[in-house]
Amino acid sequence: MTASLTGPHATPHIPESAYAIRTRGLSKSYPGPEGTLTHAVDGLDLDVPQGETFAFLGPNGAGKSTTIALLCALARPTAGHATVAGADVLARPHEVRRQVGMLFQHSAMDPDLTADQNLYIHARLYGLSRRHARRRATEVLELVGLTDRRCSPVRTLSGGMRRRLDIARGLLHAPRVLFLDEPTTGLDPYARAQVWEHLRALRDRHGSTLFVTTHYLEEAENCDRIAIIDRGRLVAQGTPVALKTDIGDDRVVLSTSDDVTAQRVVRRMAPSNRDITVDSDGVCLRAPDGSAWIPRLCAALEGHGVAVHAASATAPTLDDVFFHHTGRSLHATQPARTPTTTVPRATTSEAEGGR
Ligand SMILES: Nc1ncnc2c1ncn2[C@@H]1O[C@H](COP(=O)(O)OP(=O)(O)OP(=O)(O)O)[C@@H](O)[C@H]1O
Repeated sequence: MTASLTGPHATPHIPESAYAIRTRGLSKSYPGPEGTLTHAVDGLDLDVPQGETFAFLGPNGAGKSTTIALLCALARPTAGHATVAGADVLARPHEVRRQVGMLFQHSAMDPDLTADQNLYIHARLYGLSRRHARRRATEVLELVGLTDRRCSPVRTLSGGMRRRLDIARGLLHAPRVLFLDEPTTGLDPYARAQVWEHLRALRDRHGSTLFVTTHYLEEAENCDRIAIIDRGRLVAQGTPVALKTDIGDDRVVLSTSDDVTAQRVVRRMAPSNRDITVDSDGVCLRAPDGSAWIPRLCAALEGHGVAVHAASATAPTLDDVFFHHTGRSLHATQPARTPTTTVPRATTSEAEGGR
């Protein structure tokens, strides 16, 4: 457990009714191969106040989609409980489903019908009367900035517009909590920015709670708070700033004439509990107050005949936070920081100049 789960950055005390989502010990297991159990979600405690934009991050297979299915009352928990928009997912699943909107990775739109026709049909499926369905279709099209494309067949819309139309569909029944599973995957940066502009407007104008999974760092960075899940377990929860502050370490990178020798020299100088890695950027040390290390490391390397071409110290990024808690990069499809080699940790007696 990290400081971010229990320490000064934990959610401040607010009344139960102010939460859009609360879970305690929420768990879901599936039968695995040969009589084993897969713990897809394992004892999850989440607190999401109303009106918050909450990023839910985790490597592939971490349990994000299962959590969303549990919170939307589409799957039954094996243990624990959850309340969404004031309704218990086990005791009042219909009420939960009425209060939530969902945006899945794959669109449910008919490409040959217009934007408006698609929304009208979905509104009718939600049980809205003809008049109400027509009105809501018009309102949600306006909300996502697609009024001028209302009569366009969906197949003629750009990828970003289709995503916004999916969001509009999720809003038809005016849900209090909107779940968005990777809402911008596959979109270009401009379309992604537009989707987020509309999501932020939704939050600001209507106080909607947004629960979002994403593989894009900069999107998580702009959320109010973030939870990181790994192998079904919550490993961190807090604001982006708090999560970065909690891990503390800066990333010091030295590009040198001989990274192998440099790695050995840095290894001897760094505290014994630090991994010194070499990747395509050069030799990397993670340590607090990184800039203070640069002159000392450069002097030591010069003493060993190693030239330093470039040196930098950067504050932790969200990817560092993710890496710290899961051992992987947020870009889950890519291996973390490869190619990377690690020098075995020195014993205390080997370390010199450690702090
Ligand atoms: N219906 C199911 N039956 C058996 N195992 C399942 C089922 N659904 C999910 N799992 C397993 O539960 C774990 C969590 O899966 P889940 O889809 O929730 O992860 P995820 O974080 O959403 O992954 P991704 O980012 O790849 O979408 C995985 O090991 C997955 O194989």
